[in-house]
Amino acid sequence: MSTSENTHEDPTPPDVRVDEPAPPRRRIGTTRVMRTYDPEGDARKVAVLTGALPWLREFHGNVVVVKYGGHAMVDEECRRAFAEDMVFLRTCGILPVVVHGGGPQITEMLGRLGIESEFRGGLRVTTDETVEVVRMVLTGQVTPEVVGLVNQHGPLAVGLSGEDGGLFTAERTTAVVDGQPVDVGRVGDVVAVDPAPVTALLAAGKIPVVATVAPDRDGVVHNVNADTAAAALAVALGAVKLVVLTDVEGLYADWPDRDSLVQQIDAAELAEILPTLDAGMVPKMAACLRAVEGGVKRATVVDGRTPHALLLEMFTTEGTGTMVVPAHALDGKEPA
Ligand SMILES: Nc1ncnc2c1ncn2[C@@H]1O[C@H](COP(=O)(O)OP(=O)(O)O)[C@@H](O)[C@H]1O
Ligand SMILES: CC(=O)N[C@@H](CCC(=O)OP(=O)(O)O)C(=O)O
Repeated sequence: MSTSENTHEDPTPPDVRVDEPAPPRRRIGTTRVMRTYDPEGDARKVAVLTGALPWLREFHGNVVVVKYGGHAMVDEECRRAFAEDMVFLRTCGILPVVVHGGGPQITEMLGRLGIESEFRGGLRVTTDETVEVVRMVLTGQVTPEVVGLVNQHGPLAVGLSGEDGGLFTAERTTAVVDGQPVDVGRVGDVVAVDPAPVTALLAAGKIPVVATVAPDRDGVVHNVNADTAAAALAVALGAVKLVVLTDVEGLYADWPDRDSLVQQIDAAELAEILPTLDAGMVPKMAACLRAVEGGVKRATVVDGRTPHALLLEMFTTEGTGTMVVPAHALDGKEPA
């Protein structure tokens, strides 16, 4: 059917049909520009864009800390999507700060050196020898990789660690197993944050990318879990949101029952179930709790294996993953 025959029975303007040779229309140079007539698709796109508006308003000019877990870094497509998401946020006038992990990468390097990895309560048992490898892998391998990914889009990302400019001060900590404190060696908690090195980068329009080794008050370097460090930094920066990218859809109330994914949980309830959680989830959910109790409005655990899950989480009201909100603030995913 030609476009001219079509005019009486189909209200579609003839100049936007593509299933027939298109009549001459707009030209850029010598290239004919055509588009598909797809009102439903267009309406969906418009709904997505207008639906994002309250969230753009909510986040604009504010800091969002993104914890980029080592397990979320392994797939090439997801790595590219992560970098695009960071640049997307920055371009929207949001201030993303990346805190990266690297657990699997550290484990691999330790394995190559013939050192076995052991975790207790989600934290790596860290000897003096291990901490040197942790520092080397995080600052010498993972930070430059993450910086390089983002900088494929322009010179935006700058790497630094908890040792730089007094960013973090650590204090030796223990893991908690069955409610009991357990020694894990040179593992630290962040007890002080000087956000100045990060805020200076933000003021310069950069995306800080933070590795989480940190000195104690005597300058002795400690291995700090990246979830823990991300929470401490989010609080110190007055971040509006903490997003934790990992390798699972979110928190399962009854792990590993896949029907028990928690969409939203408040700080009071999370504090109650925290002691019952399994290894890897303990530092992660403790970090979300710490962030929210420290004034961050929302902390969300998101599946980093799904490309652009972060955008879906940040710019839709339904979101994705598990969101932790302050005590007694369920249904908190409404923009201010
Ligand atoms: N209740 C739970 N809900 C979801 N995941 C859980 C739970 N308990 C244990 N896990 C495990 O925790 C893992 C995430 O922790 P971890 O491997 O340390 O992630 P990351 O490297 O991103 O910090 C999940 O892949 C899952 O195997
Ligand atoms: C004390 C402790 O466990 N430190 C972590 C630091 C890296 C990290 O947290 O990486 P992910 O976020 O990828 O798990 C470790 O040594 O594996």
